[in-house]
Amino acid sequence: MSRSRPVPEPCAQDAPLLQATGLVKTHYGEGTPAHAVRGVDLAVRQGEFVAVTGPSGAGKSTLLHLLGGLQRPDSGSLWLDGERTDAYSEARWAAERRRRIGIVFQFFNLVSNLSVADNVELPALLTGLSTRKARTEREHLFAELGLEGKERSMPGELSGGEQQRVALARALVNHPPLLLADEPAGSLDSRGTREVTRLLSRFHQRGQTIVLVTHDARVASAADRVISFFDGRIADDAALDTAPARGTGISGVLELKG
Ligand SMILES: Nc1ncnc2c1ncn2[C@@H]1O[C@H](COP(=O)(O)OP(=O)(O)OP(=O)(O)O)[C@@H](O)[C@H]1O
Repeated sequence: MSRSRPVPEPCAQDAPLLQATGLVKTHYGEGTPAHAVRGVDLAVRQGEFVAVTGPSGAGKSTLLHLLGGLQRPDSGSLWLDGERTDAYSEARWAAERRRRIGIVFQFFNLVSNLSVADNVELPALLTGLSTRKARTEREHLFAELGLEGKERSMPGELSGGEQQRVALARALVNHPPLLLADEPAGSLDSRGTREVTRLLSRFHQRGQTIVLVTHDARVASAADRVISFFDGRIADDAALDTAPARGTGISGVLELKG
């Protein structure tokens, strides 16, 4: 039986940062259709750190792709900050992602023929920041993420952990309200996993809303809410009692416990 939280009707005032109702997505490949997401209701409030866990093939990545507009649902709706996204064009989604949704992937997805500094500054320039401001933003993030001195490196010259930190900087350079991460430590060793988990926790403590997909319990333990995903559905949705309520994430914890 599904134990997902009841999702209130979206309304513009006091709307969750992200809200999904009845999301369904089936992949039609060569063989049998894969019913990856079979009806998901979900609300994520500002400041929450949500980990989506579950077995391989459960549909976690598909769900994350739906939440970021990288894939379209077959049915169901998605609201960003109270605004319905159903009618967004691809161009509109791309613009919204640049401004409002940072995304980190398992394999970094950096542009291999651009320096790591350019990888991070490019999305800032695309939102209209001046060259100087984009550079300043990038410099702050590089200092924060321990990437100083790596500016001119090409992605392929960095370790996996360093590349993921660059990807994190790129995702955050426009200060998006929402950060989505798909197995951010999935291709990292233990040290890289600890590092990226610590950084995500740090950004969350400052109020960053995060939704990540992971099969790694070490990464999930940094979240203050864990959703167990099974066979395309939310099987469980719970605040972690052991996690201290941090930043604005406390609202999500109190909401569940109250
Ligand atoms: N582009 C695609 N075309 C066809 N089938 C797909 C596609 N993407 C995912 N699937 C299928 O949809 C189902 C859910 O896949 P998804 O990657 O969302 O699960 P997951 O829980 O993220 O798995 P993993 O942890 O292994 O990444 C699987 O059966 C998968 O094979």
